[in-house]
Amino acid sequence: MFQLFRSSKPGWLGRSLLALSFHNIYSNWHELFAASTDTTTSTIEWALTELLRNPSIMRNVQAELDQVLVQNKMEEVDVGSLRYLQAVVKETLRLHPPVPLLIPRRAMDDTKFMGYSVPKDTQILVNVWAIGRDPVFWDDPLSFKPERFLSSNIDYKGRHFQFIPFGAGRRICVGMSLAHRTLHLALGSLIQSFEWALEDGVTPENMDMTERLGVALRKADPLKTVLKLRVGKYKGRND
Ligand code: HEM
Repeated sequence: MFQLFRSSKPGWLGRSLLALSFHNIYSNWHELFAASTDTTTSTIEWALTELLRNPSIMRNVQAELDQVLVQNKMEEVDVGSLRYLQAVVKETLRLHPPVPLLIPRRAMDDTKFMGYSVPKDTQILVNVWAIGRDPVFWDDPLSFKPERFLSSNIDYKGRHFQFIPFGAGRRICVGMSLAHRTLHLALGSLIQSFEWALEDGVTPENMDMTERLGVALRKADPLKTVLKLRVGKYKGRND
């Protein structure tokens, strides 16, 4: 979906080649499916990758889950109480936004912006990946530090332009609230249920962090891990 450009046909239905109106949602359902699954799974993979590279942060997430949930299985209603987990998801989206250039825009008129002249019909790409690593906005930008979000009110709802992994404005991601719930629930459940370890020979220092841009910006070398059930950490499944 994200590789398609908006068409120049007039009218709001014509403005997009994407699967957004009832008119075409059924013919493009596979693109909607890709937009939702690739972005979400890629974020979870990057989050686990960063947590395996930073074992003390992984321990902090586990400690918060054990403290807040006690022995109950994680549910959607718990997301709001898991502030550290929320910070981990934000920090992952800052460093690894699955849609790094948003969806291309087109200038509707000749425009002046920050001293630049932008002629009508110019195609504009917003480099969210670079903004998320810009030292003007972020202290120690290349380090994975969820704590930076604990003491700030920055969120990804399109109000803070230094952090817009879901875009902003009227074309902001329509799946954002679903993605918010899915990301936290899936990541939290995976960390609550399993001890995560790297394969033999792979260390936090030598993990491959190469990126590959497809439907979403993914890890080029898929994450391989060794899992062990966290016995006794919650009721019902693994006592
Ligand atoms: C981690 C998860 C996700 C991320 C980071 C993400 C990010 C984005 C971004 C950056 C855009 C473009 C916004 C812009 O250009 O301003 C977008 C558009 C879109 N997303 Fe998502 N997305 C995610 C999950 C989902 C899910 C779960 C769905 C559907 C269930 C979805 C459906 C869409 C659709 C339909 C659009 C096009 C909106 C439009 O052009 O009006 N996304 N997404």
